[in-house]
Amino acid sequence: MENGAARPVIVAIDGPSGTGKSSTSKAVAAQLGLSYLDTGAQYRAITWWMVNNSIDLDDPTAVAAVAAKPEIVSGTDPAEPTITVDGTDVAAPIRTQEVTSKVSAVSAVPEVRARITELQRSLAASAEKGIVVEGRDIGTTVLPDADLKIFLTASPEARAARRSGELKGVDVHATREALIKRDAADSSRKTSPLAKADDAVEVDTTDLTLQQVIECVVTLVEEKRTAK
Ligand SMILES: Nc1ncnc2c1ncn2[C@@H]1O[C@H](COP(=O)(O)OP(=O)(O)O)[C@@H](O)[C@H]1O
Ligand SMILES: Nc1ccn([C@@H]2O[C@H](COP(=O)(O)OP(=O)(O)O)[C@@H](O)[C@H]2O)c(=O)n1
Repeated sequence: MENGAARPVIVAIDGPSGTGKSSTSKAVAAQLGLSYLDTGAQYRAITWWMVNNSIDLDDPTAVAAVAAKPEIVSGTDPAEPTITVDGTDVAAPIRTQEVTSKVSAVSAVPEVRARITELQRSLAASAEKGIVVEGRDIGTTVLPDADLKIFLTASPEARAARRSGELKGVDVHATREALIKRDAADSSRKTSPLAKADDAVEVDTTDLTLQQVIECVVTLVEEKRTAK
């Protein structure tokens, strides 16, 4: 490599809910000194704003009309990822059941996706050392030229158990049904659905520990860097 200076590396990590995208991406970015972007948090943030402003989420035209209004800012340090809407820290309120149940409807609106995709590309382009970006359409649509694309999967049972482990007192069966419903909505929308890119490496995490998944992805990034 010229002057020994590493070119920025772009890693796209996609997959359904509860497959380990956030935990894996954050740890890989921290270990390799890269930036980190949780694109789900951005869709949750715009959904939170729409709920707060009483926008009719059953009306895609109403959602599209205000898609450009909220200012969404993501902090990309993996040690302390942040998300604000019009200057307000929304890291906690974007994780409520209400936002979780409504985010798929908002994120299916093309004007919302265009707006958020532009933010994502600009953050990726300005990451000096590179970035790990996680979501649903990063490898297929947002960053189709990423150096490495990973598609994480896991059985619905494993994903539901992981999610209900996080939300104390929440029933595993209800969690499983809710995440299957959200995956179906995300996979069937017209604009950039949840999908594995043809050139993505699929990793089934059902029987792997989080540490094993992190090591697997770190090894794949290092292989790509050496080959660059
Ligand atoms: N391979 C794994 N084995 C067990 N638990 C895991 C694994 N990967 C992630 N988890 C846990 O599952 C939960 C969901 O992971 P998360 O990274 O938020 O998934 P996603 O971003 O894909 O929705 C977290 O509590 C996380 O610690
Ligand atoms: N790149 C992305 C990321 C998330 N999303 C939407 O945002 C929602 C929340 O994403 P998330 O990553 O926070 O979801 P979890 O898997 O963490 O529960 C998803 O269900 C999708 O509707 C999207 O459409 N495209």
